[in-house]
Amino acid sequence: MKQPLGVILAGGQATRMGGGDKCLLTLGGMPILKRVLDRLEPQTDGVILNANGDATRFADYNIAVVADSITGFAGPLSGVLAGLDHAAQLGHTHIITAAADTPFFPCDLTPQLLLAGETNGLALAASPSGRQPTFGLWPVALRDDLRAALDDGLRKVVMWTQKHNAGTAEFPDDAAFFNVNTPEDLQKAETML
Ligand SMILES: Nc1nc2c(ncn2[C@@H]2O[C@H](COP(=O)(O)OP(=O)(O)OP(=O)(O)O)[C@@H](O)[C@H]2O)c(=O)[nH]1
Repeated sequence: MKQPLGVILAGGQATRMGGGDKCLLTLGGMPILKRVLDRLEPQTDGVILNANGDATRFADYNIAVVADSITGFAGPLSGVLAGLDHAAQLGHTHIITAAADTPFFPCDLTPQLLLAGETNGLALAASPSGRQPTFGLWPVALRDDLRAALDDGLRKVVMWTQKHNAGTAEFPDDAAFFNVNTPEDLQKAETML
């Protein structure tokens, strides 16, 4: 059986950053996307990027880019679905997602999610402050259910994962999930390096 495909979620609108791609901002002299890619690649069997709009802006990264199929910015679940559809074409049974704006996520994300998802192949990461809905293990087998839920208007990640009894992978450190949403967050991330 193939190991999970890694899917970096970068399909949002970055309104709090003033638009554009948060992941192409530089942190410590390196684009955040490169940091996320370097962290996810050793943990997965290949990595793709979920992003919307013209994909040529990611040409330097030599990575397949998949856009949302649900129109109108339906939130991270829309990126999960795009990742699952691509994973199905490649013959993977699962994907692991990581948000493109979260440069310090755990290096043991995949093994902990696989452990937490042993029962039904679905798990979310969590830290002391709560669930981390963009860091998860997702089974390709549920993609039609997810598509139907999105078509019905569901947007909240946890509502869907709870319905399917997702496991939880507990991580001890909130800082690992620090995400860069605003210019101030970017400054803070510089101090965290
Ligand atoms: N594919 C996809 N991903 C999304 C969408 N909205 C948010 N995301 C992703 O979900 C994660 C968390 O997103 P947020 O920080 O809540 O939203 P954002 O668009 O990045 O930023 P804000 O507009 O400032 O809230 C990021 O990895 C986003 O790229 C969407 O409509 N489609």
